[in-house]
Amino acid sequence: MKFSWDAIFNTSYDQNSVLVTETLCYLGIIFLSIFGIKSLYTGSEVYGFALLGFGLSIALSLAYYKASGSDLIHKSFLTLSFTLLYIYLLATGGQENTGLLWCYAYPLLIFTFVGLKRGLAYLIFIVICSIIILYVPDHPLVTHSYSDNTRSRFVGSMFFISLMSCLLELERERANAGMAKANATLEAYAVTDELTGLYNRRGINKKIDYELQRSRREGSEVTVILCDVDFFKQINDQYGHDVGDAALKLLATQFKNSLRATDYAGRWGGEEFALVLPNTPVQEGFMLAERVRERVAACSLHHQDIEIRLSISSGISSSRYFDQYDELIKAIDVSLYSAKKSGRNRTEPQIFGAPQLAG
Ligand SMILES: Nc1nc2c(ncn2[C@@H]2O[C@H](COP(=O)(O)OP(=O)(O)OP(=O)(O)O)[C@@H](O)[C@H]2O)c(=O)[nH]1
Repeated sequence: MKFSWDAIFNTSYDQNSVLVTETLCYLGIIFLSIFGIKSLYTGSEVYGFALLGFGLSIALSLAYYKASGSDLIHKSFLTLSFTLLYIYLLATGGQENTGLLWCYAYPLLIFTFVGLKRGLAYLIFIVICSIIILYVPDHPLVTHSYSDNTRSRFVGSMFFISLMSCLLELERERANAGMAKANATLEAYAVTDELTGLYNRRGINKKIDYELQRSRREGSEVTVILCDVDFFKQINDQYGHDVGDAALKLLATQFKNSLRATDYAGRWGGEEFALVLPNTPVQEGFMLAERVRERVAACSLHHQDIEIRLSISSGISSSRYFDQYDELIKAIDVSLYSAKKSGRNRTEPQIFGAPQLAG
């Protein structure tokens, strides 16, 4: 990923995490190389080669990630490298006793790489290692001894930084989870019709677009039905807008109950609805449209002891005959208009060149 300020401010959480890890890797490689080479020149060969070795392991991990894209292995390897580097710096004291200073970066790095839960596990492990290194006398792997004062101050300050890093990571994860939830809610609002709970025009259009693309790619057939309520204006005028709204809700329930889990229903606008049937030949779709029509004709809405009957007229076509969005919708509109003109409460297919389906 190329570095740019735009990339930092306009990327998702996941992309940002990749960017941050990558930046930390480059910084780690640069710092370890500089201090490694400096140590070689000042006579601390072992220390110098050790730092260059850690720098190389980070570079290899980054190269592996670039080649394979495996984030998990890359971050696990980085965590292991930084954990070993921490232990090495603490055990040897680093050059001129400066090793301890770099240990303070560990909690922040570890939470950045592996998140809160795994980060905490690593921190507990590193605390145990630190206690062994600092307090077990004459440990064979420990080449540096610290004064009592340094030990207790290091443990205290390290505890403070770990706690702060942990709380920051907790807040960061909470904020991310909250943001993801808010985004999901907003996305759902953006495609949902408030009155009926079905997809709105934007939502159902997205589904039609997606299913048309899929049908072209896979050679499958998607059937689309547009249903318009008959004489709906009369219901509004006679019984009021609220009753009209109740009728629309009742219709939405009938549509939902008639469809398979893989089908979609949406409010196309006003008293018009769209039904999208993926992987469905138009002949089957026609049968479903007729079943829906009969179901609507059989149900009724009750208002102050009055039984209000509803009916719908529908147009139908499929990707088999029109595989472009505009053409498909235009054809279905023509057939819906024809269903209205032919007396309403009927389904009119619009599949030029195919045998007529309507009786
Ligand atoms: N209650 C209610 N009415 C709506 C809503 N959206 C659109 N309408 C009404 O739906 C009616 C549609 O009327 P028309 O387009 O004349 O159609 P129609 O009366 O159903 O006649 P045909 O379609 O020709 O059978 C209008 O009165 C709109 O005000 C809504 O959300 N709620």
